[in-house]
Amino acid sequence: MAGTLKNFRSICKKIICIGRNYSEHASELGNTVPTKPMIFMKPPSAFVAPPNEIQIPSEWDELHHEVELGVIIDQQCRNVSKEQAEKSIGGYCLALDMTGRKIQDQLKKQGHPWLLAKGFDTSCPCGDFIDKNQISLSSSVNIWLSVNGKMRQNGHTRDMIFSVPDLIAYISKYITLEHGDLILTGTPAGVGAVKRGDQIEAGLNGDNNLKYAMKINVASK
Ligand SMILES: CC(=O)CC(=O)C(=O)O
Ligand SMILES: [Mg+2]
Repeated sequence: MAGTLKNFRSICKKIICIGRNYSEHASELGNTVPTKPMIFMKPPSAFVAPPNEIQIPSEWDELHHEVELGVIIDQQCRNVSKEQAEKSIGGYCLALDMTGRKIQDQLKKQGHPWLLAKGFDTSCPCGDFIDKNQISLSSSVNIWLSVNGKMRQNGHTRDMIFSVPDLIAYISKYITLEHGDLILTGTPAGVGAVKRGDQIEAGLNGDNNLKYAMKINVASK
């Protein structure tokens, strides 16, 4: 079963995203720090992987970048404890939660869902599958992102408000998680704009000398 997770992008049924899971990021956007995980979704049509490019929808002028640790589910789970949650993890990936921030702000003011701002095509660039044995949940993973060679985000998963097992246990109370589903665990501080033609580089450094990096361009038209 685990082998097929290498193709998680083609088998994934749900991309579940966590918002405001790093207090510094919640504060930089003027949001309160949540007392329970804040959840939204992207459709699987949001996936993109290099050498394909991120497309800014034609009537928008920019997007915000958010680098995140992605968690890929192996075993189906429903209403699991934190201990069982750990067993349901099949692997990880480097993920970007590309966001139409201006449209998100308008939607928030109207009390409408964020789907357009977060779920447009190419809003979820992802790197390759990383086996679960390469990241220990007791360690902290460094996630970083630069735009045109300038570092914008450089955070550590130890600063997450809700840990990966907390998130899986919480989500699975309400939504059955299935083989291939992806959870984006929230972004650290430093989010900012990218424009057409920008070059994004992002990476993940873990224990056991794990180093993963990915370059992805924002389409120039
Ligand atoms: C305010 C947001 O867009 C929430 C989000 O996606 C996050 O990672 O935090
Ligand atoms: Mg995010």
